[in-house]
Amino acid sequence: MNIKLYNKISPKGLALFDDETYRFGEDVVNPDGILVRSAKLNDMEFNDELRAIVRAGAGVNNLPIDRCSEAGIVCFNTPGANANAVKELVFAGMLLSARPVYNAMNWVSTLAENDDVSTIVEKEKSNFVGNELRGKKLGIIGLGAIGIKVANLALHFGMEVYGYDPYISIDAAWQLSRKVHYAKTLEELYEKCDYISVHVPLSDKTKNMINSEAIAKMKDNVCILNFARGGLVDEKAVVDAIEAGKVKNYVTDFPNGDILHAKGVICIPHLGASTPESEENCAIMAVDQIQDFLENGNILHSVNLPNVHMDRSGEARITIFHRNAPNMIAQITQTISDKGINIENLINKSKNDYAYTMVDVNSKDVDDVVKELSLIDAILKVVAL
Ligand SMILES: NC(=O)c1ccc[n+]([C@@H]2O[C@H](COP(=O)([O-])OP(=O)(O)OC[C@H]3O[C@@H](n4cnc5c(N)ncnc54)[C@H](O)[C@@H]3O)[C@@H](O)[C@H]2O)c1
Ligand SMILES: O=C(O)[C@H](O)COP(=O)(O)O
Repeated sequence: MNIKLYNKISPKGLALFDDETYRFGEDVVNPDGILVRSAKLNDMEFNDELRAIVRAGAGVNNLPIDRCSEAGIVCFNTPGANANAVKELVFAGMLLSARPVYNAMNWVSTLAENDDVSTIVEKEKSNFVGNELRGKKLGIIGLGAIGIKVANLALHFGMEVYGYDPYISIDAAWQLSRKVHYAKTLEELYEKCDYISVHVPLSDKTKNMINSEAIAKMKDNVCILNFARGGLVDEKAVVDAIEAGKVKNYVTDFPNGDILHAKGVICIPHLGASTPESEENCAIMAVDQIQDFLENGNILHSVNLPNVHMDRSGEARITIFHRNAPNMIAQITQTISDKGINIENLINKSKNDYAYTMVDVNSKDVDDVVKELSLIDAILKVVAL
């Protein structure tokens, strides 16, 4: 099988590919699977053989999910695999806003070796006084893998923490410290917090969620941190609010030419997940997921289909990506039994508009049945394994 790689995928993960079965690299053509990080695949044309795209990381706004679903391509990510790395950098960002470390370091680097450095430092350090995080209020929008870790760590810094997430999962809620205040509305969070950190995916619903209206509801001198996606923040509104003295700093992992040199904006070059530990975690999860899918059809952490796992039985497995429409299972089982093939085991699960069925059968001779299933309206891809 051919795996096409985009971006730097950790060799620790790639080493898990069985080299008798897989060929991988940036130059691979007609891939069965793609491994990608932040490369934008939104406008890419996909080959018919392509069955899976795995985003080694969290954000999937660089994938054309709807188009993939219609082509029967399963899209995955690796939830939580880089959350710790991002959490730690968020605190670096908060500290850079609280204490003028960056300017202070720049200043000290202007001193000459033959200066009386220690005397000058003691004389001038009062120019670089900052604040402590302890006792300040932190608001977190989005209590997923990263938001929860940021919330829990902030408590250890002695911060008072407010979290907002109307869609919080049960798993996530269990991991969140009971000391985190649960904000029922964004307004509550905006009114109270000195630091506001955004940890939601970028979508049509969340685009520009931090805009001039939101900023107007925030406390004066607030610091906004964005380690999620640039598009979540109306940058012009933030830059204007910094100029007007309303916002102290905008710390962002997503710089661009418009904000690079703007006053009060602290730019980090998208380093949230850039640690060997997180790159390895993401790559290992991604390779495990794609292998189990390509070889067994099992799905774990897909963004367009539900988790589906079935232990193998019978002689062959038929995997079917289809629309979530009535009468699908009846049509699938009828087509298989019309060929005199017995079904050993079957699983069917759906997610929103799409569904996935795996059928283990007692014959290896399934080419004809695969062809017939492919002709059924509402079936998007059929693969025998
Ligand atoms: N800077 C980086 O390098 C880096 C690394 C990883 C992730 N990210 C970004 O951070 C985002 C979050 O990552 P994660 O791993 O925590 O994802 P996650 O899926 O675990 O968590 C996202 C959370 O946001 C919540 N949410 C969705 N819409 C919301 C809304 N309108 N208001 C409030 N909450 C909402 C969801 O319920 C979920 O709990 C990713 O989508 C990605 O864009 C950036
Ligand atoms: O969504 C993510 O996982 C991050 O933005 C990390 O992106 P990267 O894999 O390109 O570092």
